[in-house]
Amino acid sequence: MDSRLRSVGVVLAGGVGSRVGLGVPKQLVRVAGRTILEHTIAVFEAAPEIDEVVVLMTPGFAGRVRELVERAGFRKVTQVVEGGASRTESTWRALRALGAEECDVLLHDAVRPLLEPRIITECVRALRTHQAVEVAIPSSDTVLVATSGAEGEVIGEVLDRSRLRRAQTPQCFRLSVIREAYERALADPDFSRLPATDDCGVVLRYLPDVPIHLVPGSERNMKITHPVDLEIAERLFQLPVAPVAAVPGALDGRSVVVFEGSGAVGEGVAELAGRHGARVRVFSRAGDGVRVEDQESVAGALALAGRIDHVVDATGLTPGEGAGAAYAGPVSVARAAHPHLRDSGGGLLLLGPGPAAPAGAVVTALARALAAEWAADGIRVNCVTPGAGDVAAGPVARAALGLLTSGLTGRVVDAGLTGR
Ligand SMILES: Nc1ccn([C@@H]2O[C@H](COP(=O)(O)OP(=O)(O)OP(=O)(O)O)[C@@H](O)[C@H]2O)c(=O)n1
Ligand SMILES: C[C@](O)(CO)[C@H](O)COP(=O)(O)O
Repeated sequence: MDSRLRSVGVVLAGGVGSRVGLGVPKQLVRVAGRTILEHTIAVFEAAPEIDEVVVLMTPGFAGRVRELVERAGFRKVTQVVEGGASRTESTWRALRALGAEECDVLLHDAVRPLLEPRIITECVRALRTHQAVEVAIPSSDTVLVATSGAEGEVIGEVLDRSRLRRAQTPQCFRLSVIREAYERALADPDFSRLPATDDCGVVLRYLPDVPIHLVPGSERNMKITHPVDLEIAERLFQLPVAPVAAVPGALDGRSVVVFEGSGAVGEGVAELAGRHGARVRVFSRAGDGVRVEDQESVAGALALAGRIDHVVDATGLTPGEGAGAAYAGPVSVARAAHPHLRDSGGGLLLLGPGPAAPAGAVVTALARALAAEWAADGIRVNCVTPGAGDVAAGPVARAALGLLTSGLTGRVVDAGLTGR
């Protein structure tokens, strides 16, 4: 029996985004084809360690978030609660919404949509032996303490950089611990005068005997705070990422169609998807005479498959001869698959040689462009590349399965990367 505590991801999205300065909370701005909030929820939704997700949303916008959750099919989201006037008030509302039963809580800024699955895994693991866990990275800047001088600010102190860390989220706690810290904070009249800027600060101040364990964060896990951060995040989403682990049960009863190239990768994806509970149909030029570069031929094959939840095109990795062969297949498969995937709210997965090869650059760009365009139809589009070196069927197939079972979209996964 699994005796571990339930793990709840709390997505703090109760702010208004005054520093970004748009007429809408910044977490509702679209980056890489999807709202920032959807990207963030999708990371928790896809994490096998997370059982439940609670979203704290800016007052007046909770209805929009419920619609967005419904449309995206986020099954782990159990509550969308209105946030408070400050980040700590939103956290407190989340803690009250979680009820009395003990659990592990991962409090995460909605505006850190590039959170890597590896960090969630390490946080949940750390919570087995620690009651409080913080994600942090070393500071690459020298940090000063400014003081007021006669003619403006002057340096009061230069801090020892080797000991400095920049706090990120998630910040993770046993529920009873963070709740007790907040109860003490709220009973302290000085707390509202000198509020904490994060949740670990509340624990450190009011439960100083509880050690806060540090887990390495990452530079990618940036916080979208200022207008320029929207541009940086858009570009970071374009970089290949490490594979995500397959979510058990996510393909149960789902229908997956694979267009197989001449290599072993398509077979590998089909085999793994089948082992994970999917009904799999494979089409190939050699076996069925399906020519992927011909949209009519692909459409004919798809018409035989009934309801389709996922379409995988593995032919981009083993294209035929001639200019354009590497992307003619993905383009016609995408066109023919669109109506099926719109009906099912499913996903398209393109396998391609990666951005270093000219044809691969086209396939990855196609995946990203379609992810942005088809988000409105509820269709997810991702891409797997083998990374540098030769095509190794096993890692590519495992990376494909991870994406198929995730709620992610617009991702280019490099099967050769690790999470660090
Ligand atoms: N009352 C608040 C304020 C902030 N947050 C959340 O805390 C995270 C980090 O806060 P920040 O970047 O400061 O967001 P905003 O408060 O929206 O930004 P600003 O300070 O520029 O208004 C964000 O995901 C934000 O939505 C929250 O849940 N409730
Ligand atoms: C929690 C936090 O992201 C850690 O770096 C940060 O303190 C939030 O600050 P904000 O001013 O609410 O963005």
